[in-house]
Amino acid sequence: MKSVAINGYGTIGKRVADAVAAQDDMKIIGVSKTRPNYEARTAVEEKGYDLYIGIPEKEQLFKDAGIEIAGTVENMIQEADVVVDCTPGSIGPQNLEMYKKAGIKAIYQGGEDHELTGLSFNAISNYDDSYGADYTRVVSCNTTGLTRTLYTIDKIADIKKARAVMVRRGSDPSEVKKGPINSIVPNPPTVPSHHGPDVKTVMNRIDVTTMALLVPTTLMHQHNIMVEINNNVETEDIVEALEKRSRVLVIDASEGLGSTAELMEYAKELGRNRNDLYEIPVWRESINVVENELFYMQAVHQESDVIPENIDAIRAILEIESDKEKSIAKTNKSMGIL
Ligand SMILES: NC(=O)C1=CN([C@@H]2O[C@H](COP(=O)(O)OP(=O)(O)OC[C@H]3O[C@@H](n4cnc5c(N)ncnc54)[C@H](O)[C@@H]3O)[C@@H](O)[C@H]2O)C=CC1
Ligand SMILES: O=C(OP(=O)(O)O)[C@H](O)COP(=O)(O)O
Repeated sequence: MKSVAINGYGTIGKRVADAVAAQDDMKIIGVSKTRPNYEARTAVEEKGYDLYIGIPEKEQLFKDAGIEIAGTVENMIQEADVVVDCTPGSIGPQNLEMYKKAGIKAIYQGGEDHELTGLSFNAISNYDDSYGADYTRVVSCNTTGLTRTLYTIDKIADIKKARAVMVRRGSDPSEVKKGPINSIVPNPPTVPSHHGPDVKTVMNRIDVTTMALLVPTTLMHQHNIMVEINNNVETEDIVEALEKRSRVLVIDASEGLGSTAELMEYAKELGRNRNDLYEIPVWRESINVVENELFYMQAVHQESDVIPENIDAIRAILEIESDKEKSIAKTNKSMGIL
């Protein structure tokens, strides 16, 4: 069975670790932390993962905290077939040197630039491109959300161009030092934001331009999308296509799901690990075709939508499964994805 190392055990890394542990065709070698905090302790004591340290000089801090470590990140990657790098954006380039030296394949996250790997990944739009590759990058949470719905719509409507206004959460729920707490911040203040160009790294044929702002919420991102289409399709056709696509949920505001807060409550109702909502919810009421234009609104649970994509990226890069639909179905089943 192929083995996976997780470098960086924060918001994304701990979720990828649990998702890998839920698969029957891959196993975890270990996870890494730089600080002996509660996540490090739970990784070892509750989850039973072997813990490796990202900064060897900090070994004594882990010893003082009574947290057992199995070695350094360099030791960890010697044992694995692939490393999923979940360190904060921009640490990637220095890690790539280490991965190259160890001769290990690597999967990065959306905080890194596409240029780092020259290859980016979304399961439904370009799984095959990363098949057998040495390095790839799972695109960011927002880019993943845009790609899932635009890819689906393009298949039936032939998109001429897409424009989106992205309302981004100010920080993740545990990030007490980030904001804003009382402001709306154009972010970036320049247009386009990185999301449009980023979609093109996994779905080259679509013309997508985006602008983004930050708001004082931690729960989810929200997208407002306008699409010019070439084909003559009706609103119902779009609804049907989105309903059929896995990892996308057409939800009804009228059923009490009219906000990101209620969507997060819905994830709790579903009994999800960490209350995660891996699917992209699209509000049924917002889907509207007017002549050659389609409008819709969706949300993105930033902490979790990329997790199943990482599992599929592991299957692609390690050549565990050549059929993207089979990989997607297997991942979905193991994680209870609708
Ligand atoms: N949080 C989010 O909403 C999303 C984040 N991403 C991307 O995922 C990546 C990781 O982000 P998060 O999980 O949010 O970050 P995080 O800050 O929650 O976790 C990063 C982890 O890496 C560890 N770390 C820091 N420096 C390290 C080093 N030099 N070597 C090894 N480990 C180190 C930290 O201790 C921490 O455990 C970034 O590229 C980010 O842009 C992608 C989608 C959504
Ligand atoms: O990938 C994300 O957002 P993005 O697609 O807007 O860059 C994640 O929500 C992380 O964003 P952050 O860079 O604000 O931590």
